[in-house]
Formats: sequence, structure tokens, C-alpha cells
Amino acid sequence: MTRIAIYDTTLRDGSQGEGVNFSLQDKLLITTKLDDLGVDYVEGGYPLSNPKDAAYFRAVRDLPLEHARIAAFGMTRRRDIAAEDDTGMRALVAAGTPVVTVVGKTWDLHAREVLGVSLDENLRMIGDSVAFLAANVAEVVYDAEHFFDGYRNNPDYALETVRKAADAGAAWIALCDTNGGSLPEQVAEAVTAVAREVRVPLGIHTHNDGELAVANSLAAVRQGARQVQGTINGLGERCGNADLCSVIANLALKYPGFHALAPGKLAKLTEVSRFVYETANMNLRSGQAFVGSSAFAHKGGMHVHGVRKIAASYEHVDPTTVGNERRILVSELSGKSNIAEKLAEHDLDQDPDLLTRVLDRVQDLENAGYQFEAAEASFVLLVEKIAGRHREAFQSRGFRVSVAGDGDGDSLTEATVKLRVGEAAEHTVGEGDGPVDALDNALRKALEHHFPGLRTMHLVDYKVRVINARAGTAARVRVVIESSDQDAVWGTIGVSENVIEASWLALLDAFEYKLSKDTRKARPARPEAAAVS
Ligand SMILES: CC(=O)SCCNC(=O)CCNC(=O)[C@H](O)C(C)(C)COP(=O)(O)OP(=O)(O)OC[C@H]1O[C@@H](n2cnc3c(N)ncnc32)[C@H](O)[C@@H]1OP(=O)(O)O
Ligand SMILES: CC(=O)C(=O)O
Repeated sequence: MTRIAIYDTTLRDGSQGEGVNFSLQDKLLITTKLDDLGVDYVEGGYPLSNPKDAAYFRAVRDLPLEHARIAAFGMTRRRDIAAEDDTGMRALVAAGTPVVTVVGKTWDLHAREVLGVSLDENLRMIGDSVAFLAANVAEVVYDAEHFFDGYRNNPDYALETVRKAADAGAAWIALCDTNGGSLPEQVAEAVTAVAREVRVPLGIHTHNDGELAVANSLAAVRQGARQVQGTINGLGERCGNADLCSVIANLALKYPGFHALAPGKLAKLTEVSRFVYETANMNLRSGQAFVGSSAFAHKGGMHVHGVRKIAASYEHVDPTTVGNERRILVSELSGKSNIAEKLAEHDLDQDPDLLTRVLDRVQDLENAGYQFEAAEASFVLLVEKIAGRHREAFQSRGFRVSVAGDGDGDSLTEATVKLRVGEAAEHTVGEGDGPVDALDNALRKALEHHFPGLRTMHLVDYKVRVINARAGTAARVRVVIESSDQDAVWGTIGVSENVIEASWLALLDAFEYKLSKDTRKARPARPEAAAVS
């Protein structure tokens, strides 16, 4: 088995992605998470760049890391100055990390036109910088910027630059597809050429501008690269870097001759991916390979039919190997298999007549603008109603919302709701920051003294979408509300031409679902329904 070193640059190249801005605390938390995953290198930042990165290298020394080696990143010395006098070089050594990675120019166009130096001076900048760092730091990684473009334009010069770094004492030469436009066959050919020239182990650093960063990384590995640089979730400059989640999973699951992480670590991949999204305050990409929430979500009826019989019929790997899970979606594209699977998940009856009736109703409602994929709690209530099993905890008798304001941002929103709870009539008023908040408060006033368990429920997300935009103001809107309590997160939906009514319908389902869930939980004979969302 050949071991591939994983070099994570989420905190450096990842933070060059648009919209990514990690705080010092975020960086330290992610470092710990990456160490727990078992990556070999964590590139923490650019000490010369900003005070936060400099502070990171001081703070990271106190983290009790088990495996990862911290790397500080910088560029070769500036032109016409000795390496030991260059502030960037000195900042790299002062970072006190066991590893320093230094990027230098490979492409003659960059040396001449961007740096404005002769090709010889560029070679001296590389050699001097690597030699200075190798004398002061345990391990030096040389990142050959634009290696593949440089190699295509002037192969002799490109090879000369990496020979210079190797001769000066680099422990690794990482070949970079900086512009992200190379093809796997070009990467393979160039890596093979470098492997003939230098004895130093090779790494690969790819960008995703041609959507080939992972393929290019794997092509390099097949030609002898032994270190892969990338980021969690593919964050990074422009279109991002190679997504290490995919690189690691492919190496582990598709290439029997290679391994990257220690045994047992692969199953942490999804958790680490979600952690990085959460910390970066970014929405996850549901369709992300291996770790996305849709990576093993089956929607088409024929797919679900197959998966229920044999999972491998529509899954390239077992989702649990990467810590992910299989999900079955319900929609107008469902067949009876989707419905049956969902009913089984929620411990609901599965007789064939019920399946047909539920499927027909789902298709009618989806045609009218409903979408049950993110509103599984509304789906469960729908099934219970169709099956005649639903016991209404309360009945809605209407609502009214009024908003008064002077247009200066100081507005008063008030909601009145009328409900029937058993024999009691409830008529309550709630105020709020907006109509949904006011309705939520009024509902709570009406219901919490009947059902104290509602106090543990909170609204966590609210999404509204216009369904048929071309109808102008008469368009229908779909509101999806996400709620949570101590055990579960659940989604409910409302559709109407009026956004407040759509919100009201989604809210009613959220309260109804919570009450019916609590009732099921209290009944010892019936197992608790699985958490949805
Ligand atoms: C491919 C990559 O992703 S490499 C990493 C890129 N990341 C970043 O740029 C983020 C961090 N960067 C920074 O904080 C700043 O750009 C700094 C501190 C590095 C430099 O800031 P400044 O001194 O203001 O320069 P500026 O960013 O405008 O321009 C880059 C300078 O570095 C020089 N330079 C660029 N690459 C190299 C290199 N490999 N070796 C030596 N000098 C280089 C350029 O010639 C230019 O200097 P010049 O203006 O004297 O010609
Ligand atoms: C080093 C680096 O980030 C690049 O060449 O893309």
C-alpha cells in the first residue's frame, strides 16, 4: 500500500475563496478538527500577510495536536535582496512551525512579466529562498506555482526551477495547477517528466477552474505524486481547490493500492465537511460528492425501488464509509417505493391502498406548488390524515395580522389567532418582529398552557419562494419552516397566494407535528419516530 500525505490548505488557500473569512478562533477549531481527521499537514496561513495569521502561528503552538504538522506559507524572497534580509523569509522562520511552504515562479511569463525579473534572477530567488529556509526549518515544501502552464510554455525552464528547489534542500516539490485549467493527461505527462528529473518526493496542488481539480490530483498520484494539497469542501481562490473530501474518499475507496488516513478516520469525513461549512458560515453544497446531504438522497421512484432491494444498485459506495447517510425523498417523481420507505421510517402503516392514496395526494399537492423534500413533517401529518390516524390537538378558527409603521423602520406587528382546543376556545394576541414571529407568539399564548412541551420547540429557519413568478402579485408562494426541539429538527410547508397565509399553514403544521411527535413518544407501545430534516 502506498501512503499519500494529505496537505490541507483550507486555512490558507481556502480562505482565498470569495466569502470565506475565518476568525483566529475558527482557524484554531478547524486545525483541531483536521488533526482529528488525521491529515498530515495543516497550512495555517501566511504569516507576513496579516496580524491574524501571525497570531495563529503563536496560538497554534499551544494546541495539543496528535498528528498534523503545521505549515506556514509564503513566497520566495523579493528580487534583488538577500534571503536573510527579506521580511517575508524572516516571518516564515519566526512562525516557528516545523514546516514552511514557499511558492516560487515556474512560468517564464510570470517571472518576466509579473515579477519583472530575468529568468536567472528567478532561479536565484528560488534557490536562495529554499536554501535559507532549509537551514532554519525542519521541512521545506516548495510549491511550484503555475507549474503546468509553465511546463507547456517552456518545459526546460520549468524543470530547471524545480531542480533548483530540489538542489537547495526542499523536502517536497508540489506541482501547482494554479490557474486550474489543465487536463488530467497534461498533468500526468508533466508529473512523469518531473519524476524523471528530481529525486525529491512530489506533491500536487490543483485548482478547479476546469472542474478537474480532483481528477488532476488523482492523475498526479497515479504518476507518482505522494502528497496531495487541497481544501475541505474545495474552498479556495476563484473556483476553489481540489476538494480533499473527494480526494481522500476516492483514494480510500477506489484505489486499492493507496491509502491516506489512518484506519477508522474516513467515517469522519462528512462531519469535518459540515464543521468547516458551519464555521465558515456557508451553506453546504447539497450535491457535493461523498459528503453532501444529497450525495445519497434518492428521489426518482425507480431508483428508490432499486435501492430498497439492493443499495449498490444506485449507490457507488456505502454512505456510512464516509460518515454520510442514505435519504429517501418524497416528491411528484416518487413511486410507491419512496412512500413505503418513508412510511417505514416513521413507523406508519404500509398497506398498498394507503400507498396509492398518499402517492396520488403528493403528486396533486406538488402540482399545486408543495415540495415535500424539505418538509417531511408536513408529509407525515398528511399520511396520518389520509390514513385516518391523525388526532387533531387543536383546530384553527382563523388568524389576523396587522402591521403598522411610519416607514422609518419602527413598525408594530400584531397577530390575533383563534383556536379550539378540546372544549376551550382560545383567542390570543401576540406581538413580534414580523408577521411570522407575531403568529408564533400568539399560537404559543394559546397553546402552551394546554401543551407545556411546546416550550421546548423553536423556529430555526424560514424560507419563502415564489412558485410561478410570471403571475406577478397573484403568484403562489411556498413557505418552508424548520423547527427544532431537544430531540429533532423538522420541516413543514405552506403554500398560498398570500405569504402570511402560507406562513400560517407551515406554522400550524410545525405545532401539530411537535404535538403528535410528543404524543407518540409518550406512548410506550410505539417506538419513537425518527428525527426528520
Ligand atoms: C498562487 C497563490 O495563491 S500564492 C498566495 C496568494 N495569496 C495571497 O496573495 C494572500 C496574501 N497576500 C498578501 O497578504 C500580500 O499580497 C503580500 C503581503 C504577500 C504582499 O503584499 P504587497 O507587498 O502589498 O504586494 P502586492 O500584493 O501588491 O503584490 C505582490 C508582490 O509580491 C511579488 N511577488 C509575487 N510572487 C512572488 C514570488 N513568488 N516571489 C517573490 N515575489 C513575489 C510581486 O512582484 C509584488 O511585488 P512588487 O509590487 O514589488 O512587484
Ligand atoms: C501555491 C498555490 O496556491 C497555487 O499555485 O495555486
